[in-house]
Amino acid sequence: MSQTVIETRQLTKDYGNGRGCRQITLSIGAGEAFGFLGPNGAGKSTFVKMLVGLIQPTAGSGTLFGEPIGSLAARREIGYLPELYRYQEWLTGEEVLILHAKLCGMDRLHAKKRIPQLLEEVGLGKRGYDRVKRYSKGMQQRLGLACALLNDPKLLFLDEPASALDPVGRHEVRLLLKRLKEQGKTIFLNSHLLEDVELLCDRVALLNNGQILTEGSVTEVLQEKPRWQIRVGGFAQLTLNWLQEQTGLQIRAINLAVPHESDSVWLEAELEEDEQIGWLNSLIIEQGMTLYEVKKAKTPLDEWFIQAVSGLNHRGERV
Ligand SMILES: Nc1ncnc2c1ncn2[C@@H]1O[C@H](COP(=O)(O)OP(=O)(O)OP(=O)(O)O)[C@@H](O)[C@H]1O
Repeated sequence: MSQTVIETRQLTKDYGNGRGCRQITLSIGAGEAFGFLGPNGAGKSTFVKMLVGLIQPTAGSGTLFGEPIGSLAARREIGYLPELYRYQEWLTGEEVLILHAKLCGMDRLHAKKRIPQLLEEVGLGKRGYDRVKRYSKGMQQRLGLACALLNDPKLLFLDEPASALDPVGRHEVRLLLKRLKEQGKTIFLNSHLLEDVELLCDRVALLNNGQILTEGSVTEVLQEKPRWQIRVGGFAQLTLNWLQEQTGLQIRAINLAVPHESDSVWLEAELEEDEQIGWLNSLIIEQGMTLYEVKKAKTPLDEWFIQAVSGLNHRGERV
């Protein structure tokens, strides 16, 4: 069992009129990427602000790495990209990072080495030496990411990290987050970009009107069987029928692009569990088809999100 990094019990913030978030109990392990989803005003930022110690809970409790939220020990290992960031526009990106390095007590020589690396990593590069007032929103967001990563935190809170980015920028940030996850960092992601959540996160929770409506792995939450796509050569309908009979699985040919001048075909199989894919592939090969590519199909989290929040008003309240 991995170390528990975030633990909350009945964590509540009441701004009055029922606004804020109520009785949130969550446990997130080391190395996990957790997606927090919800309509505008559902309470996502409020929850994160309590965890990083920016606001005091009204009730309940929480720990980060076993230390009470808000304490210096809990804050030491975290990086935070707020949703509404504003950096000193008269400074350069590099100077903003130097300021943040000083604020977190980082050694000057270490900061000097780390900052240019970070500017590259978040895709600012040489623009990191321009003044912030010349930055687009997307560049400011990249600078915010660099600030969040400055102290090489074990736990990252990212509130809508790609909201100001264009599709290329989003793709780059996605790759960066994937790399951070591979390095073993724990990531708590607030996002409206369901695709990002789906690609990165192990588990998701949907927040509605300040409360968790549902929580689990993306597959569990969608209550959907894992679907796999397999590109094969030497396809024959008879073989497909045989495979269906033998395995009892739903397998069908689908219309996905194949390489130019290839006579291959994509099949899609609905499995009971991911572990069956090796068995299915071995049967396909045994039947004389050539196996070219195998990939897991995307889960339609977007559809789930729309369904889950339909019938809610903009604050996530039932209408
Ligand atoms: N400082 C505050 N004082 C009073 N009410 C607040 C305060 N901050 C947030 N709220 C209210 O609490 C609710 C939750 O806000 P919060 O910003 O946490 O939602 P969110 O899910 O992050 O929304 P969004 O996706 O729009 O950022 C909203 O109704 C908001 O108006």
